[in-house]
Amino acid sequence: MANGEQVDRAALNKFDQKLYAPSWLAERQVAVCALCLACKLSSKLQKQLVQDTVITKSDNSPVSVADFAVQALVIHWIKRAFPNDGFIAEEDSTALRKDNSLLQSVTEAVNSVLSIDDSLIPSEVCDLLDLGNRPVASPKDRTWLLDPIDGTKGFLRGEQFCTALALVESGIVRVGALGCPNLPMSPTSSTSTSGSKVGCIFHAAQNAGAVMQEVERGAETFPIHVSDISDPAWATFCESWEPGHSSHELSKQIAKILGVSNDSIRMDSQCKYGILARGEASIYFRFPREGYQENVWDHAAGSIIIGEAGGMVTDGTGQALDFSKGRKLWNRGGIVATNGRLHTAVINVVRHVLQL
Ligand SMILES: Nc1ncnc2c1ncn2[C@@H]1O[C@H](COP(=O)(O)O)[C@@H](OP(=O)(O)O)[C@H]1O
Ligand SMILES: [Mg+2]
Repeated sequence: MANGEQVDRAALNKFDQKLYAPSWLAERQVAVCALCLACKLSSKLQKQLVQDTVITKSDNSPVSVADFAVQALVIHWIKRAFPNDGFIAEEDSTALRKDNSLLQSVTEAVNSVLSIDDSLIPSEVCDLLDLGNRPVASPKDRTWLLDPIDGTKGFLRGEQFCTALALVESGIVRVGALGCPNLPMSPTSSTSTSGSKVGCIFHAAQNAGAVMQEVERGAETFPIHVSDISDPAWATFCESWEPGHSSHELSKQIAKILGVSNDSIRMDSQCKYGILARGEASIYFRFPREGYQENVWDHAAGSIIIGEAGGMVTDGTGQALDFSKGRKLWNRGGIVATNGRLHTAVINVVRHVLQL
């Protein structure tokens, strides 16, 4: 009986949390509006992309007009709605302040999706970019984590990329949204994809579930849920397109031990979290080379979307990810996301193979 009481109380607590938790409706709406504009801008720039607008950052990853323009645009949009909020974002204005022609291109790009009354001047673009320099989403703050173009390599190849946005409040991710302009609304493997609309936004808020919608303000939302597979043999896993970002060999080895026989889905960016959240894949493996430290903006939005769609995201040891410790994410043994049901089995194999 005592056990029964405990179970009831746990269920009641969960119910209470849902009933009294803030819905984050305004934040979610503003985030979706910002991502609709971001998708419009990034799609346009991907089509126009000229290789000579690509410069090299100190970490040697390619960065384009789109990275700067989308960051300035999204921060502008969020800041206007929530003036006291702070930001942790990937880019800053250093390169633009040294290159007037790049700054002009970025300013023109941002203004191309804003109304004339709302247009920005170059110095405002630089200032907006630099608002993204917060060192930590501390428990006292509300901080938006932003990756303007996640999957830059996919963007440059004309393939998948996304804009990722998450709100951390009191050290916890409360809202997450992924704008994926090139991802079809239907499963990418489905035979009906040809007729499917391309471009989707995934979004979620704590205790409010996860949804997917077309890239359009006020579009109908469809609740999404992870797959209900409980036997790894039936699972499909996804991983980075780039073997330099996540070891394909290691995922293959782990998948083999788990008995997974389906081919992996290789895809750039946090779109992978989107396809896992809607049940198209059941496992996401990320095993970077030793010493690589992940960025908080590369996983925060995806994590809440997976959690709210019924799945789980942890590091390779099964530890929850903590987005409140700085711009870098502390983790051991890479990052593993699953539909939840498979998590323990997958983590056991990862720990065994990596000797964690
Ligand atoms: N050597 C490396 N190992 C793992 N991840 C890396 C990496 N170099 C860059 N990345 C990260 O991988 C992200 C892309 O992930 P994916 O391979 O899943 O598309 C990049 O995001 P950006 O494209 O925003 O820079 C970057 O943060
Ligand atoms: Mg990224």
